[in-house]
Amino acid sequence: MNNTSNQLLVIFGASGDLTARKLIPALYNLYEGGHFPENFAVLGASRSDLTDEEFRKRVVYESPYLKDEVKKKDKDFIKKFADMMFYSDLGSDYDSEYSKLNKRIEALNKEHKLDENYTFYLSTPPSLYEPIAKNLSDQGLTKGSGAEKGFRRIVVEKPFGYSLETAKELNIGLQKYFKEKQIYRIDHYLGKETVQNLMVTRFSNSIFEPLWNRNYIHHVQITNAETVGVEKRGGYYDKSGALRDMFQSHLLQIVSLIVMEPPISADADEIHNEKVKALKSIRMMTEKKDLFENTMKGQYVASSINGKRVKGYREEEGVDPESKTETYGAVKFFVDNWRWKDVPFYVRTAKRMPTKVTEVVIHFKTPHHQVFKEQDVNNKDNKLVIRIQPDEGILIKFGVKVPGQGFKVERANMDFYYSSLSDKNIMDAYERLLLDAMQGDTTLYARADEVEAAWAFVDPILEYWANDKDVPTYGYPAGTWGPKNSDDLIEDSNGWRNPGELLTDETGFCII
Ligand SMILES: NC(=O)C1=CN([C@@H]2O[C@H](COP(=O)(O)OP(=O)(O)OC[C@H]3O[C@@H](n4cnc5c(N)ncnc54)[C@H](OP(=O)(O)O)[C@@H]3O)[C@@H](O)[C@H]2O)C=CC1
Ligand SMILES: O=C1O[C@H](COP(=O)(O)O)[C@@H](O)[C@H](O)[C@H]1O
Repeated sequence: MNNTSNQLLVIFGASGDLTARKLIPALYNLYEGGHFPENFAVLGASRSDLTDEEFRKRVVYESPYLKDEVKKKDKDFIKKFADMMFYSDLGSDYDSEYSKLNKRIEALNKEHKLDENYTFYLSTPPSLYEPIAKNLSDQGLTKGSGAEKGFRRIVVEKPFGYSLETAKELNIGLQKYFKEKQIYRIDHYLGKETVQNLMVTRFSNSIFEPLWNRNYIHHVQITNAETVGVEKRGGYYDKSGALRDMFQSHLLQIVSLIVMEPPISADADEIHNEKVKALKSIRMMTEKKDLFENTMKGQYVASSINGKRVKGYREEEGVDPESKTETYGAVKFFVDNWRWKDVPFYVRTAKRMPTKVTEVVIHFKTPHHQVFKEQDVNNKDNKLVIRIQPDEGILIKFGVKVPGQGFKVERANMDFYYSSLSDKNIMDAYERLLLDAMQGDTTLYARADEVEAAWAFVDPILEYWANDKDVPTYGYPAGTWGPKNSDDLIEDSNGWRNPGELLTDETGFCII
């Protein structure tokens, strides 16, 4: 059933990279999947001077991101999609042309019977979020007549703030013009099927939740590794770094889903309430000693991968040649509540690692009495590996008897891969999130207090890394698993689980 109301999607920053690379292809997939309402239109807006036709050319007909679709699909289908795109330029200062924009919105609303439902998507530099919201409000565009007909929603891209203070300012700034229920803060990791599955794995089974606590869990590791460097975003990244770019948002969102208590229902507010409680229970580190012992930053240096020289971070375009910005960030922390007391969490994120992978590994405690002595001491704990990407799935490692005399124990794997659900097409994160915003579902968007709770934990680390001259920035050769001493952060265990090159078994997929 299609329960998306007729509406207009207004994209600010429509001439930019995100619009062409992610938003329009996501819309295309939604259209192809039959998720558009009966009446729908997209109005692109930015400073560039473009006609409707030029905009259509840019984001559909000549878009490098829709090349295959345009070639493959029948022409009428593509034309129908492209004809839903319109464009209005906003002049040079994003300030003067709002009455023109308003008139275009009214005209499109009438012509296409859009029921005065408007979703505003802000894909611009964050400094424009509040001014755009104000301009929309000045035009009377922020208040609709209801939730179904005449709704007004605003979607804002990351980064949401640069620190706790700036995130608070941004929240206050947006809330002047929109109610919290109208604000959708994108975190594209929440649009990933496997991230959503964290809650389902925990709360729809009775076999995991009884063990999901300090009595059975030894520690938790979360790894987010990318093979790419900073690409063309050196200028942005050098001011941001791994902790702001990935940890504050995506990774702490994952942490909140691992740590949270069961919500009373799947209602968006109930889930957000539990996530906020989870984030607030992470123990803040403010003392230099704690920050020194529990955090580690690194930066990739030039190396050779498969015989090809790969640049070091400081050689990247837009990066200060003496930059101390981290491309590797790892943090150990504890969660101060009944369930998680004394269980260490280790979270790391980095660019230029050997493989692209995001996974959560729950390391269970070894049984308190060891009956079978012939166990590999380095590999005797049970692990639950939740693979967020790629090869989305879940794997449990458990002990089995090696055939033959005696009781030799080895680890066996029990696994599930999303790819085995051949009839289910996994939606891309942007596709899913756009559809949710179009349908008014905020569950997979970050609430104001969630974002602030995450910044509250990250701020002291960032401040310490930026201002304390004793903080080392460890180099690691591009294409390796981070600084040589990265395992030092992890006590009492075998160090980080480094998923090596992905092995391929006969089904084509394998977590190792
Ligand atoms: N690209 C990506 O992969 C991702 C982007 N984001 C976020 O999405 C937003 C857009 O990113 P992206 O599309 O990459 O950025 P681009 O620089 O490619 O596009 C920015 C857009 O904003 C418009 N704009 C208006 N005023 C300004 C200004 N003063 N300076 C620069 N641009 C302006 C630009 O168009 P014009 O010049 O015509 O006005 C352009 O359409 C950012 O907040 C970014 O952090 C988040 C995750 C990933
Ligand atoms: O938000 C961001 O995410 C990407 C990684 O996203 P993924 O879906 O490919 O895992 C990261 O490369 C980028 O630096 C960051 O801004």
